[in-house]
Amino acid sequence: RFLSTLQPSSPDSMGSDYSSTPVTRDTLNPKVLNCEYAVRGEIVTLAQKLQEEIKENPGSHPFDEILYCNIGNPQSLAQQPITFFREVLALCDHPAILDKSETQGLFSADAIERAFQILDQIPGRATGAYSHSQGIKGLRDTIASGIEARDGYPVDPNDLFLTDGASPAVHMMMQLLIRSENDGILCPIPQYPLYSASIALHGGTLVPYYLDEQTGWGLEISELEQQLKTAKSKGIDVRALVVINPGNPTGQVLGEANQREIVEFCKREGLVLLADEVYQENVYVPDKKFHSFKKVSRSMGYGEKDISLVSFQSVSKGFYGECGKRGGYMEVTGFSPEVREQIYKVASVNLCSNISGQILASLIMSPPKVGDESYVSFSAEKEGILSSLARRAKTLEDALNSLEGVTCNRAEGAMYLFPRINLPDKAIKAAEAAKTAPDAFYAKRLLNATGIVVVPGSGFRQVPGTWHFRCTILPQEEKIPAIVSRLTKFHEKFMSEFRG
Ligand SMILES: Cc1ncc(COP(=O)(O)O)c(CN[C@@H]2CONC2=O)c1O
Repeated sequence: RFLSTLQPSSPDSMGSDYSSTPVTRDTLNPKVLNCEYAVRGEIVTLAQKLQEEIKENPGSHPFDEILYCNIGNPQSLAQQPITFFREVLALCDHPAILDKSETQGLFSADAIERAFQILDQIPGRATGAYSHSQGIKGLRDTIASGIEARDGYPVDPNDLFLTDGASPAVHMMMQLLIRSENDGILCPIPQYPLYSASIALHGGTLVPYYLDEQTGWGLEISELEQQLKTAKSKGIDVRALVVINPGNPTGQVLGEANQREIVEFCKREGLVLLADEVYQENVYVPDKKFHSFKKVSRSMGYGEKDISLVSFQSVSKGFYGECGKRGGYMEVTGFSPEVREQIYKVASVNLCSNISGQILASLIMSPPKVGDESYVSFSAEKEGILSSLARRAKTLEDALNSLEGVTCNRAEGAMYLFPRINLPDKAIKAAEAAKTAPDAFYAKRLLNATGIVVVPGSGFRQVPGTWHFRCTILPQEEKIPAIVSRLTKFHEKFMSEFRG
């Protein structure tokens, strides 16, 4: 609203000496105070403090480095970027070298050709210019072709919104769907806390549905139906269902039949399906395969008029791990033109996403093909990273399952293990005395003893009375044995201290 439309509130507001409210924690937006994001929470802050102490005073702790297993940030742990992607980015950002003869010797021919192609799609051939608010049209055409090649169903480039990673796309959808705390969003528990944080920031209500740890984090339709019924009985207008597939923190990959049930459920209940598919390239087990919800819904004969579906993708995961480049998109389908206009308006307020991220999003969805000069080296890099991730997942999963009182479902996909720890009562009581959740108590003790940083399960929510932690599978392969031995030694010591 505008000040000019407001009437003076009271006689003494004319020139009185009232002052603005001082900015304190208590006078901040309560929606911000209600928001939490555990992936970079208290344990990480402590880890950064310890890191400073080790640097200033070597030998001050029983470890010589901090091993960050709290965040899915591969390149911070020495994973190398994909050569072809970086060649194209470099050439697009400095087109002056494209015509130089030396460039031919330094860059692959297909990277040079791709850079020319991309620059021709950018108005002014300048990666420093604002683009269309949904992203450069030519790049959206490329991404659309990539999705079509993946799924076998048509994609309209105008359904694509290129964003600075999947996070802002999720925030945008929450901003559009949540009118008040009476609006609910069905979210998996355990969940990636972007969702609980975004729902809190936008003043909505998180409606939980519990994944079943006993069945490998299965998503039961009966649980969805029960939670929807309960929410409605409390007057909550449930608007959307979030599915993270492959799952974070749980690592499960949904079966196609289960996905069909989920699509039916959303269609029947009139829910927007928010499909978070940022780990679509991260599947490690031979008996599971990634199917997009777009493909599943279209294979059921459901189109624009049958279901509202928003699919999220990111350049931060997969084998590329380009978290810092901030690239991604959402494919928005099944909304009326009037709704689409509002989505566009919200996107336009931020003008556009960064161009490097847009270029990267087009590269991950349309990488080198058979016959391209870079295809062999690209494929070798890709397979090298994915097969190493699969080995690390298995090694850590086996190590965790060998610990007393620990059970850990296999990481079928994504980048995490989410073991359950059955803590002795004495440990639970010690945590209560320390005024901290039992799994946070364990994670803090682990950090202080070994330098290993994990995120307590309470940061992802979990079945009440169960305790977990999330550990990434990202430390470089040669560091995994040290992590296993440090963790095992710590766990044995912890359990003997607190065993009944
Ligand atoms: C399921 C899921 N969706 C979206 C995002 C956001 O990705 P962008 O980088 O594209 O915004 C993440 C990031 N994963 C966080 C970051 O690292 N560890 C995590 O759990 C994620 O795990």
